[in-house]
This record gives sequence, structure tokens and C-alpha cells, in this order.
Amino acid sequence: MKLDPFYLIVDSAEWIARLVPLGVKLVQLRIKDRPRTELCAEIRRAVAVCAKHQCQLIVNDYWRLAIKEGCGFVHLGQEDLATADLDAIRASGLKLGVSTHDERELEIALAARPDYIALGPVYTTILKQMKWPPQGLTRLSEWKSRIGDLPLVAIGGLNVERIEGVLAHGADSVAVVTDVMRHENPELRTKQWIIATAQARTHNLQ
Ligand SMILES: Cc1ncc(COP(=O)(O)OP(=O)(O)O)c(N)n1
Ligand SMILES: Cc1nc(C(=O)O)sc1CCOP(=O)(O)O
Ligand SMILES: [Mg+2]
Repeated sequence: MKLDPFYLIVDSAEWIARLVPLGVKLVQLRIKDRPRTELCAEIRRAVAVCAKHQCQLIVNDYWRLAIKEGCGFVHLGQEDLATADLDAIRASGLKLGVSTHDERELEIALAARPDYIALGPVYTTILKQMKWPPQGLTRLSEWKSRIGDLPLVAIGGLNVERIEGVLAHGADSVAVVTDVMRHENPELRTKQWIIATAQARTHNLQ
């Protein structure tokens, strides 16, 4: 399986409706602390927008709702993974991405037979408090050599200027929140990300 090299992460279906039509091909809906009815409505809208624009949608955390709303891909952190019913996830045909931050988490993630592994935080992130110091680029290369053909997602503190470095160190896809969402013009920044990852996208298609 190939992932698009630009992996946008947003916190609402409204942002998906604004940014996906610009040409985003891989987007995560990462919503925290909302009632179930609202989550369902958000996921449903995101599924519809992404289907219209041939964009792969990945739902963060809520694997049951992802199945219910017909989203084919979920991202789980280690805590979510520990309580998730992997048999049910597989039986439903849901694809799975898993977060990792250290060796132990990588072992646990690989045992779940995921469709991608994410490593973070590559650089310092301001989005959330992290228990781990920045991993750095050498660690990305190490992860890539450990997981082989399994796609590797780089996350944490990434911006347009850092894309080339993370791709050169083994990342297949570069995930981002702040550099797009806190930009004064998120639409413009999204287009800059699409352009900055164009070469890797072409390479994916060959
Ligand atoms: C692509 C990607 N990588 C890592 C994460 C983080 O997941 P998690 O550790 O479960 O933390 P939350 O995002 O749920 O706060 C991610 N969401 N996406
Ligand atoms: C949500 C998340 N998970 C991480 C991990 O290391 O697992 S880093 C991170 C934040 C990514 O946001 P930004 O692009 O704003 O740094
Ligand atoms: Mg999570």
C-alpha cells in the first residue's frame, strides 16, 4: 500500500471541506472531546467530502465509529491499540495506522500488523505535550530500516521547509497540523505542501 506523501491532520469536517478540494489526497480527522452524535455527523460529512475528491480519509481514535460511518482507515495510538478489538477491525476491512515513539511501542505496533507506522515527534511540537524528546532524522532512517516496505509516517513539528529532509530519511508520508492550521492562510499553505511533495507523489505512481 502507498500513502500520499502529504498527510494533513485537521480537527473538523469543515476544514476537510475547505482544504481537501485543493488537492489533498490523505487527511486525518482528529477530533477530541465531542459527544458521540457530533462525532458521527463530523465523520459522515468527512466521508462524503473525501469520497467526492478521491481523498483517503483516516479517522483518529474512534475505530467503532469509523466502521459505522463507512470510513475505511483508522489511526490508533498505543493506548487505543491496547483496548481495540483488532479482530473486529480486520474483519470489517478497516485499514490501521499506529503511532510509535520508542522501541517497545514499535514491537507492539508491528504485532498488530498495521498498514503504516507513524514515528513522532520528529521535531518539537506545540500541538500537544509529549513524553518523548524530538526523535530526529537519524531515528526516522532507523525506523524505516526496521519496518521495510511498510509505509512510515513522520509526525511532529513538521513544516514545508522540513519535508525534504524527512522524505530523504525514509519517511513515506509527512503528517502536519500546526504548519497548516496556524498559518495565516491555510489554503495557501496547503497548496505549498502539495507542491513541496509533488516529486514524491510522482515517484509513488511509478
Ligand atoms: C499520523 C499520526 N501519528 C500519530 C498520531 C498520534 O496518535 P496518538 O498517540 O493516539 O495521539 P492523539 O493524536 O490521539 O492525541 C496521530 N494522531 N496521527
Ligand atoms: C498528534 C501528534 N502525535 C504525535 C506523535 O509523536 O505521536 S506528534 C503530534 C502533533 C503533530 O502536530 P504538529 O504538526 O502541529 O506538530
Ligand atoms: Mg489517539
